[in-house]
Amino acid sequence: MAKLNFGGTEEKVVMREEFPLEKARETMKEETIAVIGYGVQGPGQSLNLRDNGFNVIVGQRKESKTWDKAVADGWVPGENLFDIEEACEKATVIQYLLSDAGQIAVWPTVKKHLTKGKALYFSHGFGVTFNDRTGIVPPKDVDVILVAPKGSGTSLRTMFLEGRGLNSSYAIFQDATGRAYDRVISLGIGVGSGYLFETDFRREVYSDLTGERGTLMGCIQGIFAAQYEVLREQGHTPSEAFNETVEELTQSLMPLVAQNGMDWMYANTSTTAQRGALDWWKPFRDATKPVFQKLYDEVAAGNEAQRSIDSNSQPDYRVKLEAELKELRESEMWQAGKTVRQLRPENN
Ligand SMILES: NC(=O)c1ccc[n+]([C@@H]2O[C@H](COP(=O)([O-])OP(=O)(O)OC[C@H]3O[C@@H](n4cnc5c(N)ncnc54)[C@H](O)[C@@H]3O)[C@@H](O)[C@H]2O)c1
Ligand SMILES: CC(C)(O)[C@@H](O)C(=O)O
Ligand SMILES: [Mg+2]
Ligand SMILES: [Mg+2]
Repeated sequence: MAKLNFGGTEEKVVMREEFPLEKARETMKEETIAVIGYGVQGPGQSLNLRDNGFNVIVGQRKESKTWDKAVADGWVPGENLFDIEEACEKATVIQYLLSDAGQIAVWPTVKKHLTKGKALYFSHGFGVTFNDRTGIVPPKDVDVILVAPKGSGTSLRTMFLEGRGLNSSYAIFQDATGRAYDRVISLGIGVGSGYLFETDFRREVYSDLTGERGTLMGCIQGIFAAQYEVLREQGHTPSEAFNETVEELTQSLMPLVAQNGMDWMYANTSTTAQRGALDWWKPFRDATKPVFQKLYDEVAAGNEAQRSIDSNSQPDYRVKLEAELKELRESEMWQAGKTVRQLRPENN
């Protein structure tokens, strides 16, 4: 395991070179890995494991859209696609990739098949960290491990197919067999991680819930909407407002940030833009930091977890979700975005 310097702090990182795929396959050669759930992470992780040569099966509710999706992806009922209980029974490693609320409902079935020496694998610290709310308390004689890809399961798969790799964090909550480390790293490499950085279940879930509510998803939509609204109220056209708020960011500037950092992106803009950005980033930080602090406190208090459980356990959850997504989709900003996307030469 390499120790790397992250801006002055040394952290442990596992890279593919030191734990090659061959070693991962060898470590897992006697294991049957059951990926339970075929939503977003399920397909990405199971298909990457399969293509990487691991012995993997899928467990999914029968007569569901996602069962049909698994069949369309080449999983064969009775051969490597089973209902959840049968897959758990066959598994030596259970990769628990139902939605976090779904994991609560199905836990008694999974627990029944967690016999001595098996491994229980999560991609989120949610169920175990908030076990006072989820009831997920694994038996003491199984390994409990985590590989959390830091991105969508869709990107995990597409990046794998492009020969790239998405970063994941990994953690060991319980090492009952003495093999938890080898198992977790092998699985992390097997699902297509580019590299793996160390965490624990609590830190994974606190940071993940903060990130997705914050800059990755919630905050970004919030600041897009705020700037777009001001521009529109001041008489700017939708195309201009959308270009200055979203399109330029995703198409031109963020790729530069991804390549070489924020200073590099700033360095590739005009001196006028640099002066303004350097003057304004701190006021924006100061205005939003109290919101981020409040968000983190809500996460740490378990309130965000409870809100997800309550809302995602409702039978009409999908219908309500679709209505909220529709509101975003039909907003003027994202309707303008639809037209702007169509205008990209590569989309013509
Ligand atoms: N979505 C992502 O890209 C992503 C990224 C990193 C980590 N994670 C974590 O990975 C895990 C899986 O997330 P996901 O987004 O892939 O899940 P998801 O919401 O797509 O659901 C996965 C599966 O759960 C099944 N399911 C839900 N409730 C069920 C129930 N009561 N009984 C039986 N099946 C049920 C659905 O049919 C679906 O196949 C979660 O812990 C999540 O936090 C997700
Ligand atoms: C893809 C995300 C946002 O990183 C993940 O955390 C999720 O919950 O889907
Ligand atoms: Mg998340
Ligand atoms: Mg995440």
